[in-house]
Amino acid sequence: MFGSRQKSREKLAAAVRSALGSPEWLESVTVGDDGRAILVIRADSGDAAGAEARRIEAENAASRLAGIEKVTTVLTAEKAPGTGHSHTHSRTNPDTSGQNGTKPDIQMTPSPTAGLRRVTKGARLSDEAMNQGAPPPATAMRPIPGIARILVVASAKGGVGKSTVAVNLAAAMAKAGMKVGLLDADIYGPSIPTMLGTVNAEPGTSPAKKLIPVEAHGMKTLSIGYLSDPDAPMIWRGPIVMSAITQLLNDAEWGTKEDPLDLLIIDTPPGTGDAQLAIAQKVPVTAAIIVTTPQEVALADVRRGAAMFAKTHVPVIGIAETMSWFEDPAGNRHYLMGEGGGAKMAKALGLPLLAEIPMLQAIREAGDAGTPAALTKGPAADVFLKLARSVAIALDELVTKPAPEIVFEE
Ligand SMILES: Nc1ncnc2c1ncn2[C@@H]1O[C@H](COP(=O)(O)OP(=O)(O)OP(=O)(O)O)[C@@H](O)[C@H]1O
Repeated sequence: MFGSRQKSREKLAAAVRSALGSPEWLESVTVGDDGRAILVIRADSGDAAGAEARRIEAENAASRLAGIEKVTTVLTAEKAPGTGHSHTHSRTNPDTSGQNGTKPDIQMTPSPTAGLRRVTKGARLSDEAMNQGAPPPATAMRPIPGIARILVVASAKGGVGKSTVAVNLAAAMAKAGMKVGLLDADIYGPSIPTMLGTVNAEPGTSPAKKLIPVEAHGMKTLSIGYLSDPDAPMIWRGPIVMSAITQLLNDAEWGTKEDPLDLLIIDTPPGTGDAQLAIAQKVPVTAAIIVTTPQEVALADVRRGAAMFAKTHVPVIGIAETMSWFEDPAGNRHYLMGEGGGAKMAKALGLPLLAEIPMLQAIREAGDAGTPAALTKGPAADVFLKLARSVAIALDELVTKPAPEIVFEE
């Protein structure tokens, strides 16, 4: 069933490519189950009119094909000579789509990595430096109707347990009675469907042609995996990620104006590259938490993550340390990845340490089995419930007091 849908998506993508005459500037075509096509087009950044002509030509040709319901184009610019970096534009076909019925304009975004500076130990970024080239604060962005607050779960490195924290935090909040959504934006390996036991689930489409999130364990969930073909290699650059995430955020029935989600948790891809920066810049994120393991090498990365959020004015409400220790049957703790690193980093950055999550077989097993440990009974559930409480309090406090200021010094 899944295979035949995949085949028909591939066929449609090939049809789009050939309708356009397979030009070398067409970098990739992806078509979703519901007939949404994402076209990645290379264009000369110095020739806006030419780029626009390519976009119109591509959108028109694609949208004429039977089976294509909606077209989103992403313009990636060739390297501007001498600049050392490229520019990107992205746009959704105004005829068929648009956030909340509006028509987004072409956006020109400087290469997200161009302005990033490395934060070294003891360095302190001045406000002026922080604000150089920074976008307006995320809180000033237009909120998404149907979603009261958005929390980003980030990690500067892969494999530290970020998705496990995101899933269990969401599950603990849902268990506590909150209306929670979970968006899996981890492009390098969307693992949330496995952790929720929804690998074979597919989001439906409402009469208004919006995605209906998959319900699992009392949460509404969507995964970036649903928009991409797992077998077709795709270059996930910042703008492509943004197109997909924008669709998952705005073209989905998360909640209504009258009955919104209390919180949408986004599991972001690991790292602090352009994809992550694009999310922090373009999504109206309420706050972020950074997940880390205790070892020194991971902590250096936390600084980078904190610096990225500070630059984009997303308040970081705290650090969640995971794989903090292993407890043997006799009750002795073994700090396999170092001891107290998360607390040290939290102190250095002036952020709360929201949780120290031990290495527990139950956490790994529950993740593999598709039922989050937070929904079971025992120490694993307790630790995530505590984390959920701390996060809920920190989010509430954001309304009444300013976010903690991040200072990069030891
Ligand atoms: N506290 C924990 N105790 C035991 N196992 C854990 C714990 N946290 C995570 N794991 C296990 O470690 C593995 C990696 O976790 P997870 O997928 O959450 O990491 P990630 O940072 O999201 O990875 P990626 O970078 O691939 O997205 C999983 O098998 C998960 O079950």
